[in-house]
Amino acid sequence: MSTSVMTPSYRLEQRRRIAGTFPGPNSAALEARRAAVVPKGVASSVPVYAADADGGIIVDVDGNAFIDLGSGIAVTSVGASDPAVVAAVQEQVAHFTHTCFMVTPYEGYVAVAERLAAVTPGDFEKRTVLFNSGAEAVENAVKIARSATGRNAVVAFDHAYHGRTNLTMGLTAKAMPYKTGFGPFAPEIYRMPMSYPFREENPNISGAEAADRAILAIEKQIGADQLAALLIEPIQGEGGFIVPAEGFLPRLAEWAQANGVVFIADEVQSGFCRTGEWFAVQHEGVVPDLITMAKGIAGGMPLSAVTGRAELLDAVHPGGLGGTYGGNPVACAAALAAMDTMESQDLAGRARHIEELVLPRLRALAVEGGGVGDVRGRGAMLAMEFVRPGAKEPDAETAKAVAAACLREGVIVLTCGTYGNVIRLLPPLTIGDDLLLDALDVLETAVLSLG
Ligand SMILES: Cc1ncc(COP(=O)(O)O)c(CNCCCC(=O)O)c1O
Repeated sequence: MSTSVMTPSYRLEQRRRIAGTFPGPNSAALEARRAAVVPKGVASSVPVYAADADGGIIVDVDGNAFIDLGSGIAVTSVGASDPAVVAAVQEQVAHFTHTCFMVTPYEGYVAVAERLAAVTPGDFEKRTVLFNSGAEAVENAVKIARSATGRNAVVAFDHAYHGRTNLTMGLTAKAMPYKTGFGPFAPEIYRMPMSYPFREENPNISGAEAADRAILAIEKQIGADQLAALLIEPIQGEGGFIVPAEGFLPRLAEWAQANGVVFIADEVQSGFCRTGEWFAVQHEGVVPDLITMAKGIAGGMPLSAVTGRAELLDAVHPGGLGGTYGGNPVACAAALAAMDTMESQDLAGRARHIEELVLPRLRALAVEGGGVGDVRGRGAMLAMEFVRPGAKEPDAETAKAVAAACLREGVIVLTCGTYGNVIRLLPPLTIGDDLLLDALDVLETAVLSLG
């Protein structure tokens, strides 16, 4: 039983408030301005514009207050204006915004690398390189693995999501909206079967057996001696919050190590206390060779990282890793403060507390023959998969209708999944219990009336 019950003080009132209909006039005016200058390819799921945010609340430009169960897609785990992060950013930005670490380096980058060496799993010598986005971290983790092994092939999994750059689109499984029309994609990427317990043909297949299924395919389609890296999300995010069967990840990691294949855990969405541990791989004691991180790392400031075995990262020739903004000093200051908050407020324990509060109530909605086919997740990374009642046929329409009903009541929830039929919950880990339970009441009402 976690002891981490959130009772902090907040800058904004922690209460949802919808003043009439939305979007209000100020959001409508901004939407008109946006239409004249921002392409439709950039989509937004909430039809209002943010004016302020704190704790579990986002206030729009017309004064409506929404409960945020999305955290800007698993980013603002410490809240969108954590006082420690705000103070650190203000202090740093008043001195310098940028010098480029490849030109004139600065302590913040080194301090973040020291911190990540300490908080990531693995009691070996580590190195860290910093970037700006999750996709950039994944791109570079693959570069490092290829440089260190001299091999080219990379394995990714069904339902995977790794980014929107050319290589990471190739690593991502879902075509629309991420890949359609943007090819050709990079070569030497191979897709393997995932452990997806809810959708396995054989419901009794163990995690180790599912891993052996992928390993056999790797050995027949690629050859272990050709494989530079095996890349996997410990809990798949955009693909549908898929928690692999127990034993799947350890078996893959064991095989990778035995065959000189770099095991890369993509913890961009599952990292930084989100699942009840600092990193999701820790639930099964898996120690990756490389970990890609972003989102929750810096309290909302753009920062990403690759941390891992020194011998792998040091295999890259001098000047082989970098980028103009990588490890921006303001983002580094934010990251150090955000990780302080994660430690001082025991946000991993908080995530476990959120799971204890929420998961039983979601499971109660998954009645036999109903529209909620599966409930899954860890910590504050929880999901419901919607299906046609009594079947497993994905029901994306109901998932979207539930999200829309929640929004009308002032609660922001996100959907995801290969089939678009998953409602995911990603509250800030600093959300108060009362606000979270209010949002859960709204979600339950929506599911019971629509599901
Ligand atoms: C596991 C995992 N790896 C990599 C990434 C990519 O991180 P970037 O910071 O969006 O590049 C993600 C980003 N997930 C949200 C994408 C939202 C969207 O673009 O529609 C992830 O979840």
